[in-house]
Amino acid sequence: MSAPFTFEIAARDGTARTGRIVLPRGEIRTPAFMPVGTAATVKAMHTHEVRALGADILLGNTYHLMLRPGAERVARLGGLHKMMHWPHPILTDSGGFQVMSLAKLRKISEKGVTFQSHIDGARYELTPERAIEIQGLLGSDIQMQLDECVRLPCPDVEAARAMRLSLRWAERCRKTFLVQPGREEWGRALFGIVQGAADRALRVESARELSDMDFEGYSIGGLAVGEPQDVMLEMIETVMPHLPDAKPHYLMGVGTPDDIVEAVRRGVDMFDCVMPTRAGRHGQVFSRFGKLNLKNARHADDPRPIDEASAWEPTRTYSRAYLHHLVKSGEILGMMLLTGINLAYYQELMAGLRLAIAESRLDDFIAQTKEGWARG
Ligand SMILES: CNc1nc2cc3c(cc2[nH]1)N=C(N)NC3
Repeated sequence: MSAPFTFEIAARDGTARTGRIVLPRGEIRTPAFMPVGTAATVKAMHTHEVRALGADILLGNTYHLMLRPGAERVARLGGLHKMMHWPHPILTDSGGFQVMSLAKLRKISEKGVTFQSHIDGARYELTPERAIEIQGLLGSDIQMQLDECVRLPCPDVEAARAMRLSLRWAERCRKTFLVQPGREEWGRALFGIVQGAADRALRVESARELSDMDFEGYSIGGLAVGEPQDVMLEMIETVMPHLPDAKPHYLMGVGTPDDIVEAVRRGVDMFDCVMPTRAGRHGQVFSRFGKLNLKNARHADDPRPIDEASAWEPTRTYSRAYLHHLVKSGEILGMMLLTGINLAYYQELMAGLRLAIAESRLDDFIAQTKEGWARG
């Protein structure tokens, strides 16, 4: 058997932690940001560029890949890592969230969820067992349980029903995962997902029940769906004391740089969000100076680069004027450059957070970072 999944905490600063997750395919420095590679690609980026800008792990989606090109086809092609030329760790979401947000004519039952594909209307069934089977066929290193995601705001009775169904699905996912072919050989992990909407008691119940199921890591789900940041942070603070301290904590779908620094402060180790990639394709840049809308005419004659101090060459060299021109012209190169610039900034922020925690100066780092965003 190869080395099992391990999480080592190297240093702490308050409730924040820095360390590394070790898998046979590589290590993940935490706190970590995972670029989203939904359909087996980080849109507009070559995988070697995503690696060069500092990503240790990518995210893929069960929902999208089961519809197209199909999990069995990916397995026949040697798995997701080989097919997309990313030999490093991959985390896959289970489809729980995407079915809620994308699929049509969804029907939830104890058995699972049936739905129609948003691509061609074909009908599918996703059960806890099939969600784990698909993630195994993809060759995913860190897999997610199937859960039922509810839209916020949500009546407590509905949130309780969905959270308890997700707990029963968690048991079934765990049972299926433990006999998944290749699990031990590849040191794979399965994460439970804490649900419970914005109800503290439901969140605590979910966290405690999942902690008894001995997952390799724990996600906080059902957030980053439009709730105010203070509600998100309150739910993180509610859940954290009831999750195993020694296992990774993953906040799904988060978020802006400000969301991330505040969640790191509260003990979150892993993040994923489409923000840097999607915003890049729409002309928005994240930087040490805050957000820039490169569609804005004020950039049309600005010869300065985004950030002369950046480790990422395009951030240091391409003028704002040229990037404005590419964005206004709808040029593909504009999407490519801004996606890389944004992902590079997110990785620079994560590296800064990791070092600040290791040197016990996280509060100062966050204060200085926020000052930079505010200065513009
Ligand atoms: C964009 N916000 C977001 N919130 C999420 C919440 C969840 C998720 C993905 C998310 N993305 N995946 C799950 N399987 N469950 C919870």
